Amino acid sequence: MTGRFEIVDTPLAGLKLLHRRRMGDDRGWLERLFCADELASAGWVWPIAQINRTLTVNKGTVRGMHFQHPPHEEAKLVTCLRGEVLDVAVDLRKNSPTYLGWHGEILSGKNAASLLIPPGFAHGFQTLTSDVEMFYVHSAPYAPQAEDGVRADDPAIAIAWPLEIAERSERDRNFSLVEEREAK
Ligand SMILES: Cc1cn([C@H]2C[C@H](O)[C@@H](COP(=O)(O)OP(=O)(O)O[C@H]3O[C@H](C)C(=O)[C@H](O)[C@H]3O)O2)c(=O)[nH]c1=O
Repeated sequence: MTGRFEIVDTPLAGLKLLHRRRMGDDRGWLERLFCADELASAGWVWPIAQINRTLTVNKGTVRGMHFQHPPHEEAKLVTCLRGEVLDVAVDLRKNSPTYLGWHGEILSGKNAASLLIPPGFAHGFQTLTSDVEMFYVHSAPYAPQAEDGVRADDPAIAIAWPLEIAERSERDRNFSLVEEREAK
């Protein structure tokens, strides 16, 4: 690992796991959460459009699985600042050999890992602790009119959440199933 990130492929093409190298000394450490030069080799070729932070209070909560339709599709760099989550990306690229495949990684305030999610994926996570803070770098602005999602409990995707889904937003509970969409 030469730079500040070790970039690791996942079974879903384009989805990358990043390990951040912390520069430590007696006071503590400094880590780089984003680096345009280094992350270009991980496929981040966009400007940063927005940065979001979320607090999720209860363990077992699921946020997701969200995406924005073209032309507002976005890449996301997702980092956990506090607590621990299973962070999941779902391949929604119709022509992908891993279409509807999912991949999850444990992100935590301690493990210096981030997930780089290219356009074409839905994203979500389940909190594995209480008081989870997540930090998102977005390559495109929030476009509510283009927002959509797939159900975190869709049997066609079959995400193996570690815990029972304890809490979801009304919107997340009511996304249509892939089967329903594809029947239209
Ligand atoms: C996504 C977003 C939302 N908002 C507003 C809209 C609502 O008033 C409020 C909460 O939005 P929402 O319930 O969509 O938040 P999440 O459920 O955490 O959505 C996020 O969670 C999943 C895991 C993601 O990957 C996306 O980053 C994002 O969709 O923030 C904004 O102002 N800007 C934004 O970029």
